[in-house]
Amino acid sequence: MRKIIVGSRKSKLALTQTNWFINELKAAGVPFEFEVKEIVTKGDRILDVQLSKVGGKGLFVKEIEQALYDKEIDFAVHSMKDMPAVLPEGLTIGCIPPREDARDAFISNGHVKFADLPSGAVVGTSSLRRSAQLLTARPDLTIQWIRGNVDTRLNKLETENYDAIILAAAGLKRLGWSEDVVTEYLDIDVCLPAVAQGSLGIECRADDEELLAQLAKLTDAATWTTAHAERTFLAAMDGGCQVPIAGYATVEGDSVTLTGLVASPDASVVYKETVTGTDAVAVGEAVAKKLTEQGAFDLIQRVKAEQNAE
Ligand SMILES: NCc1[nH]cc(CCC(=O)O)c1CC(=O)O
Repeated sequence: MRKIIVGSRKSKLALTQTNWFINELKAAGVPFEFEVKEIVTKGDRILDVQLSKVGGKGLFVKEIEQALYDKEIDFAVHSMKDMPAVLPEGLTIGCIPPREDARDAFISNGHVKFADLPSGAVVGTSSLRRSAQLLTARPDLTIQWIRGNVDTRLNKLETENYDAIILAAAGLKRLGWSEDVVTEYLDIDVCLPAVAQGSLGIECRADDEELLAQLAKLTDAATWTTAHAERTFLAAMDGGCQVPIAGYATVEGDSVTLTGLVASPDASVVYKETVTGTDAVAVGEAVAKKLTEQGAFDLIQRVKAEQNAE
């Protein structure tokens, strides 16, 4: 029986997601054995710098992709929102399992609701997307950068000077955190999620047909569609986590509806559009085109140039 080596970051969330997916494969009766190989990425090593300043999305995947090329591993389970919009030559997403909750979770000291935070309250997030949208709803808030894995951030809420923090609901749910840690789930209209937030992407070599045939069994059609609509939008806008950009799609019958958002970091400018259609890629491109016509693409290039000059 072929032994499949599965690459994973060492974080608790990465290992939980990896082991969850391996168990799904086993439950589906795939004829492989599995071994997990832990890989430390640049994103895991540099923890004291704002994410958008150390290179963005590629940070958590580069070493893993090298291990795929070198055949040290056969596949890796990524949080799809950490994956760059365009994959390098020779690698592919072999499976997209069902999406977890895509929303952002709001966690505050004393369980004060987002709308009830006192003026000037300090909210911890390292995401420009979250910060821009929180400031749109509540211009009076103070955003303070926070980094570290899920446990570290929850600890910092208690030990440091934050009134609240925002984390992806999906990470908390996959880690099995009790629902009562969460004060409330932010409405999609208040905080549009990151592209593919809550979705997993299984990355493998594009020529590994034996593995691809097995992985395909676990793809969820609706999640495949929403991920492709959202990632097409992200790629067309040339976005990453250096700019506030969000995209969230839903599927109903044969149609897919995608909302895309681009904002300036201070939230003084916000572009947001929704398109419905039957083809995921066409819908992703249509939202990008609408926003580009309004000036969103130019805004992204400007913000990136400023970030890189700092
Ligand atoms: N940016 C890191 C990251 N990548 C994926 C998740 C959560 C799981 C997911 O969105 O699928 C998180 C943590 C967070 O944003 O709170």
